[in-house]
Amino acid sequence: MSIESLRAQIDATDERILELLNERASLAVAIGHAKRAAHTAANKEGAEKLLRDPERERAVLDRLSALAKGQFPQHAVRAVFREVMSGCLSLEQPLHVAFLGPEGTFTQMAARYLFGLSAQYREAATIEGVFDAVRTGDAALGVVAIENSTEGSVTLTADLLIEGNVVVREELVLLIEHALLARDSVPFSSVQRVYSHPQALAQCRGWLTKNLPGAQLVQTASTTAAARQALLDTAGAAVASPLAAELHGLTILRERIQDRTENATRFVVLGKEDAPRTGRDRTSLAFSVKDERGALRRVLSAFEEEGVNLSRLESRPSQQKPWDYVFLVDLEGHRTDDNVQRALENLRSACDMVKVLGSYARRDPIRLTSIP
Ligand SMILES: O=C(O)C(=O)C[C@]1(C(=O)O)C=C[C@@H](O)C=C1
Repeated sequence: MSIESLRAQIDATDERILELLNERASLAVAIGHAKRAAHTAANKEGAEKLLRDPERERAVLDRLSALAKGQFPQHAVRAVFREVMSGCLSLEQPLHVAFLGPEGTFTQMAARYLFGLSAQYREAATIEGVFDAVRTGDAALGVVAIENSTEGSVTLTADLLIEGNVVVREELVLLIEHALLARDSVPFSSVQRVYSHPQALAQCRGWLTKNLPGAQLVQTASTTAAARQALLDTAGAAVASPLAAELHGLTILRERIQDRTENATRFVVLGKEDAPRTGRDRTSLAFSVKDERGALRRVLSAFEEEGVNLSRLESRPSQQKPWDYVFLVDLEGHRTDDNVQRALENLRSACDMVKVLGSYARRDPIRLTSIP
């Protein structure tokens, strides 16, 4: 069959796909009306309910990924239907998402992976700015990093979660690969300065010491800022995502330079409400113990007695008074689970403060292979 004839068949097939997309969009709009009516009936006043349903979106993507046994690549099914649903949701209700900028950061990539290109993004210069946007309603959701597998917690995110009335709605764990990027004309041997965010430099400290011992390490506000600096410096290079090379027109001098192969950053989606129970959940919690002997042991016993597994426990200065500490905990389970509720009740007797920061579905780490 000739190319022209095959292309004619592709054109006809594309038109059928377009018809089906329009049919799907009409159904989504109808669902949007139905959800609004149901919410209005249930809540006579209050802010408009967020119509996005992440659990439904994930069920759609999981079902279609499982069905994708044909010619079309399975990884592309998710990307295609991510955008189909992003577009359908935009017809129901604009979705405003704040993220820690600037453009090209892993946080922006995490946001685009979750919400697609039809969401309306608000770039914030600081983590506080993301929290403020959600708190004021300027954005329905926000995306910030909460911890890295090499560097530990992003302490400001933790502090702001403890302080504010914003909760964790979702999580996304990205496997972060760092590369060494430079302008086209810069050979590896002439690199004298390496630019990047302190966390990225720390995650590649061993490699940099071994491979560029004489280079000056220059801290920047973000890996995107580092890429921009590398573009201006004929003896400079940036530690950033390989995907940033594509964004900024840089050359990859070395790939996978992070010290730990499984270097991952956990991002959280911030919102006014946390997630419904799915049966595979995580709950983030903050508490401060009374200044009594054995108080912390009583707290840990409260979880153990109810069979609640803790996946993270760390202490933070309380920001209230010197030498006063808050504990941050991630536990397996939803705050509405009976055993979690009993554990929370029991630990309250040993605590001055207990604050649930959100219950949300646990997600396995993913590796982005292209810019969402
Ligand atoms: O099923 C819904 O609740 C819809 O609004 C439809 C739809 C979709 O396109 O499949 C769109 C947005 C939601 O976040 C979830 C799914």
